[in-house]
Amino acid sequence: MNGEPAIDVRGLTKRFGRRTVVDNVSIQVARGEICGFLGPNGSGKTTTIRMLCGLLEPDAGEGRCLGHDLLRESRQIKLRVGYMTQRFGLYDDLTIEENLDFVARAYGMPTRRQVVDQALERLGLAARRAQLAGALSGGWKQRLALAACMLHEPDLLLLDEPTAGVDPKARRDFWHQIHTLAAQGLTVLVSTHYMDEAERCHRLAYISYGRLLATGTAEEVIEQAGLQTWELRGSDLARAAELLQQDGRWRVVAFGNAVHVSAARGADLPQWLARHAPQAPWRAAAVPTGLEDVFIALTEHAQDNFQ
Ligand SMILES: Nc1ncnc2c1ncn2[C@@H]1O[C@H](COP(=O)(O)OP(=O)(O)OP(=O)(O)O)[C@@H](O)[C@H]1O
Repeated sequence: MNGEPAIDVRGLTKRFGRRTVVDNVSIQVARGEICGFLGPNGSGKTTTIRMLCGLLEPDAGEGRCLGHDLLRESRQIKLRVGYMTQRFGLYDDLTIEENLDFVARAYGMPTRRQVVDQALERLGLAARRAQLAGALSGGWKQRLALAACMLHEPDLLLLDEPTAGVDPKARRDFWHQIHTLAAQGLTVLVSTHYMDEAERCHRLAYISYGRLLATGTAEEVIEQAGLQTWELRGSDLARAAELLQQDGRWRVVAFGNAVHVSAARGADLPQWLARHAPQAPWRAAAVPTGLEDVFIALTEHAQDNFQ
């Protein structure tokens, strides 16, 4: 497939009944790139991922995945893709080894024993091979699931919220592994709700209500949003948030002991406060706009349009 992107799809659309849950989505991901797929619950990430790996047929759209036609060559795509589903997709009542062996059988691997042994060694689970998968902690289950979807050495990994419910250390180890794999040429599309994980991706795609609202590097996504942000400090910030939300231009997000207030470039928060709350004990300082500020603004805006 040479210089061709690993994922190159246009106009992907999926309807369930009368609802369009993925609406005209186009995504390109280069080989070796880690693309973060973000968006609120129910925005269409899993449905898009399932169309990309040939598990779900799109109602409209076209393109190629790993050089194969998305509509006509879904079998070839499935063989070269590793898909880690949102919930632990392995069997709790099989041992670690049996789970890996089951996956190796499903791919019809001739060197099954060897592949499973190597995976157990790599995972550091060789001594615990006979332990039931259901007895593993969340972090170890996630490692096992990743090892299982890497057994057949895929060229593209589709990871659906792989680190949900996993502690920070396990998440950091996981991302280290993902970057190592990407450096070896593996392409990764990973859905996540964590902003720190979004920042670890080479590129981002943000979807809301089935529509792709932003794509690019984190810096590009922030720049395209055209927002400016202030950090507001002082007492009684709940009242500040309430007051600001009455005026549709401000997006307000609590950040520890401060609130972040974002608006389209050109708005002037200190001026607005001087006019609407001259006696209030709040100090506004301009801060760089972060990804979370952008995604909240994008989602609220999409919701306005939807309603
Ligand atoms: N098989 C199905 N039949 C009907 N509706 C479905 C089906 N699968 C998904 N949906 C709906 O499509 C919408 C998008 O779901 P999807 O799982 O793709 O979202 P998501 O972005 O992955 O959400 P989350 O972040 O919560 O995992 C949701 O409203 C969901 O209820």
